[in-house]
Amino acid sequence: MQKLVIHGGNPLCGEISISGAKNAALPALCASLLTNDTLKLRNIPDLKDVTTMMNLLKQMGVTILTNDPSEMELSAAHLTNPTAPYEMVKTMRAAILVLGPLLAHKGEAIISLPGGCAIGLRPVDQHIKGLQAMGAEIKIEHGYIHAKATKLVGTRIVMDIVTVTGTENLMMAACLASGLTILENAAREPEIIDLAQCLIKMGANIEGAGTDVITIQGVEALHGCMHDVMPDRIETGTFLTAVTASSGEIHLKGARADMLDAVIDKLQEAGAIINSEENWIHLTMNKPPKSVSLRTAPYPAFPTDMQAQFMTLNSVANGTAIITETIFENRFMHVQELRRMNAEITVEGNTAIVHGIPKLDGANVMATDLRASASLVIAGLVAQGETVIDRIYHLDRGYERIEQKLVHLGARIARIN
Ligand SMILES: CC(=O)N[C@H]1[C@@H](OP(=O)(O)OP(=O)(O)OC[C@H]2O[C@@H](n3ccc(=O)[nH]c3=O)[C@H](O)[C@@H]2O)O[C@H](CO)[C@@H](O)[C@@H]1O
Ligand SMILES: C=C(OP(=O)(O)O)C(=O)O
Repeated sequence: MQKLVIHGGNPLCGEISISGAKNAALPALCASLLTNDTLKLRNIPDLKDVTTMMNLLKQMGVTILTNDPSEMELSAAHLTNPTAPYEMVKTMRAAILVLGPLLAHKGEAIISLPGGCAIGLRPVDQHIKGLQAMGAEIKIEHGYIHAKATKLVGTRIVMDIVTVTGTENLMMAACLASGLTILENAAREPEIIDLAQCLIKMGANIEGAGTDVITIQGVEALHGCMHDVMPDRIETGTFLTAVTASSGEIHLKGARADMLDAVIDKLQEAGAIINSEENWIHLTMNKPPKSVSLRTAPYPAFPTDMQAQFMTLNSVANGTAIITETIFENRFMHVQELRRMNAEITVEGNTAIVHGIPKLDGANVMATDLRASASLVIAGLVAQGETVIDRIYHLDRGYERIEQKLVHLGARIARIN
């Protein structure tokens, strides 16, 4: 199993490019299932989850041409097998996103209940409830969702909970349903807008993406298009947080500040100087960080996918921070690993209290999920001495060439077998 070895203490300085967003690329890949034409996608990040999704689509019969890892042409014209087997979806939550498109376009889907980061129970009841409201017959047997529908029918769906992939799945399914679908209490994440833009280029009739009411007037068929996947706001936030914690200066090309307001506000509160324009962000940090309290919530509030990285920032900040996680019930697994590095964190229910200390101590730690891994990388970068991070396959699900990017910024980090 591969590990990362980090020698902490170097400030991070330099310029890197932000990759395409994992959480936008994965739904866009699934949108290929909605048409018999070719969907061309650009700015696809080279990540484990993308490879898993490509393999999943290929075994269904989707043909995928790739000249460059960041560009793909997908065609579902000869789909043979509307099944997502357990072995292929157990590591990836986004696999559930094949359900809506398969059902809407092919009338059938057999999908293993998905895995992904072990950060909570993560049921898919809202996806199922929405598709049932559109007329699908759905049974769950032996860990598989068996769904059938001759033709989905548009309807009004009020989601009980704000769900990102739930909104994406129902929005994709509704594109080919007959009549009007109204999704209420929809998620407002930028990745939903990105997917809607791709679907609209494919001929879908969607209004309101980015608000909590999305209306979709179904069409007979969708066609191919070319779509550029949006930049990864969580990768962007992770690098900005790493530099705020470790001092230095970073210029992020291809990054979008308008999608990161809540994170940028907190980094400024911690002491970072941040400038940005449409497609870059520049951050300078020349003093020890101040503690910043936060509460995660659906977009546009502070993202749960940045909570772990801010836990590390607060571990080395001046003062005490209170971090409340409201989205996932088990997303503090990085705390016990940060404590191995002497971080002073106590957890009470869904709240962590972090007393900042001047320096963490390098240690052997274990990555438990994707963003927990990122928090440990930042911890290693600011710690005294050597940190060895085990189980970094979690990191490879969501960060493209992370150690090359960090080495370019002056970090002492290497991957070992
Ligand atoms: C591939 C992808 O885009 N992953 C992101 C997506 O995950 P994902 O779409 O899985 O997260 P959701 O927005 O669905 O989950 C939000 C909350 O709703 C609950 N829930 C969700 C669906 C459902 O049917 N029933 C239910 O109870 C979940 O357990 C969780 O407590 O949004 C999360 C919240 O921003 C991010 O952390 C993930 O990075
Ligand atoms: C939780 C995440 O991923 P997933 O939903 O794919 O498990 C994440 O990207 O932080």
